[in-house]
Amino acid sequence: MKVLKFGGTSVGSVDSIKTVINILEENLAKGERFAVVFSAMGGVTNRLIEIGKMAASGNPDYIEFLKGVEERHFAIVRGLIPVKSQSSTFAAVRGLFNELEDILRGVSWIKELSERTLDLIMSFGERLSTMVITEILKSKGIAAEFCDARQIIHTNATYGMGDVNFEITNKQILEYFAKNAALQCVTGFIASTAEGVTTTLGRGGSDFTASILGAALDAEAIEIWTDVDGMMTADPRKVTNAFTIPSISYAEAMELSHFGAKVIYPPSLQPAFAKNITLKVLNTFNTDFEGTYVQKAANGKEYAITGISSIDEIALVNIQGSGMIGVAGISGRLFTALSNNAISVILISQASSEHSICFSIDPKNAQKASEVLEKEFATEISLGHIDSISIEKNLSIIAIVGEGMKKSTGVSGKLFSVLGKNGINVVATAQGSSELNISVVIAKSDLSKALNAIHGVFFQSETRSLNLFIVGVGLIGSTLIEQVRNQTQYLRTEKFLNLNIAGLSNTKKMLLDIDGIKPENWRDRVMDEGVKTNLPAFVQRMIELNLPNSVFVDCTSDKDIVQYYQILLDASISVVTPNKVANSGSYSEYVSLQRTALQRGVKFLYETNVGAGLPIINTIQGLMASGDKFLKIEAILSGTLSYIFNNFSSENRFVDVVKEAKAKGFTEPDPRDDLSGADVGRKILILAREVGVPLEPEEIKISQILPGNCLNAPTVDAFFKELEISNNYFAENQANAEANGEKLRYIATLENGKASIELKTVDSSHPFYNLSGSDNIISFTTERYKDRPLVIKGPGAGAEVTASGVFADIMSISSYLG
Ligand SMILES: NC(=O)C1=CN([C@@H]2O[C@H](COP(=O)(O)OP(=O)(O)OC[C@H]3O[C@@H](n4cnc5c(N)ncnc54)[C@H](OP(=O)(O)O)[C@@H]3O)[C@@H](O)[C@H]2O)C=CC1
Ligand SMILES: N[C@@H](CC=O)C(=O)O
Ligand code: NA
Repeated sequence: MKVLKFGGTSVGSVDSIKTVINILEENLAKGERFAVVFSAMGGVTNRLIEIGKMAASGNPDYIEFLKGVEERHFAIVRGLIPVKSQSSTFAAVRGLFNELEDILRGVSWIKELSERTLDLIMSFGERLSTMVITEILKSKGIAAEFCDARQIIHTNATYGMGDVNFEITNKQILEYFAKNAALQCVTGFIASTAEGVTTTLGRGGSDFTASILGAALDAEAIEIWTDVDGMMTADPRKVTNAFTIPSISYAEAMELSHFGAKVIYPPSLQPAFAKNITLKVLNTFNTDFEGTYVQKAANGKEYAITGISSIDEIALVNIQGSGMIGVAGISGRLFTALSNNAISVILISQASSEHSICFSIDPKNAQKASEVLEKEFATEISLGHIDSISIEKNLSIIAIVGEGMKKSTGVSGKLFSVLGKNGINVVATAQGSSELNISVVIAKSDLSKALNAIHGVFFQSETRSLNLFIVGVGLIGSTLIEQVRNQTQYLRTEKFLNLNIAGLSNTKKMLLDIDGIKPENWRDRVMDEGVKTNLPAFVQRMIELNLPNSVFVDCTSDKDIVQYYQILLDASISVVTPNKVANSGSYSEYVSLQRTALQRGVKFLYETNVGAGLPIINTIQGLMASGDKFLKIEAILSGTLSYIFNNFSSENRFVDVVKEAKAKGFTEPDPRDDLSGADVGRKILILAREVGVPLEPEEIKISQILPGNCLNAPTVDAFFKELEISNNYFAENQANAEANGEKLRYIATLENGKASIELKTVDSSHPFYNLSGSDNIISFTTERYKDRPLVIKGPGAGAEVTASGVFADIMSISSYLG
């Protein structure tokens, strides 16, 4: 024996009822014995309540509304019963509506709608839907019978939520089913008192009916047919990656439902749980879906938690004072006072210091709670033993739920860590010793971000998203987007990572789209949908969106953009950049960015500031963290100059080689930044700071290789013209070096706290002699690498290697966020 229950949406239209009939026919074909419970057609119960209230308030429009409800039922009869058999069902529907009209007329006369009368009015919803569907089944030759649950389920006279008398009810159900072998179509939600007065079963009513029947009949299973794919890991309207839970325990279902998982209302299923009956939550509109199984013990757990739920709006009450420490009875009085005033408490937390107790309640009870407590503790407050009672609003609760967290370590660590990394402040927290639920109270404005971040971190094998906001889509930015495009599939399938480009900007246009800008068509979209660039607005919007796992990627060389780093890091948004400006400004600014990132638990990454994708900054940071001391750094840090001095010869003109370097993407947007030594200056300055030498930009000694006319040219084009003129100047230097079998190298040195950059000639015995292409070479002499320095060498400029360095920084944030 099974019990099936179909909810309001399942019986809400001709098409959905057709599907329901198919499901029933399939069950019959299998020869299964079962009973079926129906809710009222979707929306009908609420409509009946509204109609009742209208009648009671003397609003005659209720008659029209009632006609509408009647018409919905007629439409089902017309749509699903053959014409020749329709008349008796029409008559039966009409009969019920006549009865209902009489009741409503009475309500409108006496202008009063008691709970008892309302129960009677509501009962028509289930009576109508169940009667009509029974007739449809009969018209198809199925031996179905209408069963008015009021005959078998008895409650006390608490209207709106009758208390079931299980002793009588169970007996009546057994007797009834022993006598009636046909398929029983049972009205959900309704019952009656022993005297035959109609009552209803309260929240989750039709599920309760199914559960009562299932338990009484010792059903092997109860199937709850809804309009969604079972119970989900989180509310899919709030968490984009929420997915169906295949198996869940009764206890977990209870915990999740308390926090608003609306698919089923487990407390109403208690009778079935008590008898260990398996519950299946199925989808009428997706019969291929296998369902969520709710059982005493859930089957094999893949994740540490089973689901996440939340209450959007709560108020947190805090009561504290030195007079509470070690005094017995305070919490007893506190909660008794609340209970006497029907204020339900959602979460309680008290630290072992006993100095304060905080608890959360529905905000609509906040004022009352404050008054009640001020009265209860008036004496303690007047004596200063208890400080005044504070109430904080605009808060939400998130609860992670799962039997898997029992006695398993790291679950709460993971929860608090992901909240911290996303800059979400935890206002209060509670975990019961059942270890089934950890609840946190956070700002309401962080709710969506927190839910998505927590979901991402606990359901790892489901794809997580990193939200990228890229400013600067020139050479490096566009190459990065191309690399993201090429890696999308790999990252999804191998790393379960979705890199979501949520914002793009150049100097002209910007576009933000939380659903993502595809790397395949970003240019067209920015062009077509982008608005005029407004960087403050871009940053402001990023902060307002408050998306989890947000990363700001600055691929410009703009000096002014740096002012936003601090704001972004403060808003717990990580920053990744190849732009050297921020780290080569004042030392105090450099320190401040580092500190803010550390304090906020976010990342500020800039590996490509020196040597493009070569692992230079990471190597230094690793050595510093492990206690090594830097004695000397000697390096060629300009890919551009390397390329130039490797290719410039008596056969190649200097200006042409510079143009080649620019075309190959090695130079800064303005190549004079390279040739003037400014770029190398910034890099050695950054290296100095990384190894703990707090230099300011003006302390770097740069020997100039560019003649003044080139340096001062007003534009890049004008600069190239001046370079043509000065060709001989470079040719001479080069010829002299060549004649001596030497090479020109622009070498940066940091030693004894001093940094300098000089154009030097090196012979073949020097380690920097053999360089090719755009190679950088960095030699670190440290306490540990004293006799033989640590050397890093390789291409230190160019679009691909730089973009991939930026990409690697982004990936390291994704690992950090877990
Ligand atoms: N090339 C290399 O090998 C390396 C480069 N880098 C660094 O990478 C960064 C980018 O270099 P690269 O790609 O060559 O430069 P590009 O000049 O090719 O691109 C810069 C981009 O930034 C945009 N931009 C500039 N200012 C703003 C602003 N205020 N708001 C919005 N967008 C802006 C530009 O917009 P628009 O197109 O409208 O002008 C352009 O899209 C530089 O900081 C450079 O130092 C670091 C290591 C190696
Ligand atoms: N223009 C720079 C690019 C890397 O920072 C260089 O040439 O090294
Ligand atoms: Na690097």
